[in-house]
Amino acid sequence: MKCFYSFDTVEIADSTAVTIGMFDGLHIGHLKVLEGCVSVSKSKSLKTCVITFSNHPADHFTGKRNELLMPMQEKIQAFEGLAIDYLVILPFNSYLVEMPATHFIQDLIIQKLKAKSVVLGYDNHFGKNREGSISYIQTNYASELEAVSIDVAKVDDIIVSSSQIKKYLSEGQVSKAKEMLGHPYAISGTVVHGNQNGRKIGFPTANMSLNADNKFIPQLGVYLVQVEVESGSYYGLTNMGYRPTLNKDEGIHIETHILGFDGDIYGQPISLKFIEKIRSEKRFDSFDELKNQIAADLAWAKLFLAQIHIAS
Ligand SMILES: Cc1cc2nc3c(=O)[nH]c(=O)nc-3n(C[C@H](O)[C@H](O)[C@H](O)COP(=O)(O)O)c2cc1C
Ligand SMILES: Nc1ncnc2c1ncn2[C@@H]1O[C@H](COP(=O)(O)OP(=O)(O)O)[C@@H](O)[C@H]1O
Repeated sequence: MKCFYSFDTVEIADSTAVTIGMFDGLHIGHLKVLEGCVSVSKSKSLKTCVITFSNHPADHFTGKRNELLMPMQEKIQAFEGLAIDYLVILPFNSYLVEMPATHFIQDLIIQKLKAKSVVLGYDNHFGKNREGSISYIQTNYASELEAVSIDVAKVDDIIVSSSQIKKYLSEGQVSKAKEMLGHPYAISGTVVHGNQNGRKIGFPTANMSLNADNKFIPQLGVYLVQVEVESGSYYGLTNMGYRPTLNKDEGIHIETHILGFDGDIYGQPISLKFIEKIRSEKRFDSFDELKNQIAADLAWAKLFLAQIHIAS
């Protein structure tokens, strides 16, 4: 997959099928569109080209940096696993917002990207005043550009969308988010040093520094997770929060006790896949009470995992 970070640097020799979108999270609706585009490419012997954005379109309108389910590097990695030939990554800025749809289609999609076909999600619009759409292409460019629309994806009658997934995550409903994503929500980072209290209470925790500062974080609290570290995959108990028991104002910590693991992993990459929320964070009067609560969390997690394994 070849990445271009502006239209000026694009060099494409073959004809393409193009799709456009933010694709934040690469959920099952996004995959339907991308698979649709790949299948059009295959049937017409075209290359597949995706136009996406490096920042959330809402940034432009709200003036703040919105958090993403998949910050840019993570999204590029996820696209690598799909059969995409070209990825054009553009900043969503006023230049793009002000560009008339006709200019976008004629100069960029047809001329630069050599598109013969455009595949769009059911509600996708682009260009100034959201004028560009499937029907706009069909009306104005029918002779040179095919426009293919992909049906809406739903789960339990609810339209799959990045904002619905964020809503579920912000409510701690990580298994609902997983149904729409098609995979568990994950965060990744590096193991950093903490206050070395964890091992004293019998629950060492790998403290995590996130890879991206604009990564969307689920509701704070204690979760059962799947942990990936260099030595393999484990289950874990993650606490995300302010650790009120410690009475220190250190901001949010993300720390994981890895089940059945013993080793030094400071400085290593770590990633967490959220399986289920266990409870909210609480303030305890002593470390002993906290320790008892974590032991109860562990018992709950073991029972939950046993039930999943019986069911599967
Ligand atoms: C499963 C789990 C649940 C936790 N729950 C709480 C909690 O409810 N309240 C709290 O103040 N700290 C909670 N903690 C955080 C502990 O206070 C923290 O792990 C401990 O102080 C060790 O910190 P350290 O890694 O910086 O040494 C939890 C930690 C784990 C692993
Ligand atoms: N089961 C485990 N889960 C998490 N970390 C572990 C485990 N066993 C050993 N470790 C190591 O111990 C460290 C955590 O110990 P802890 O006393 O909580 O120290 P810190 O406060 O520096 O995180 C981890 O960063 C990791 O290197």
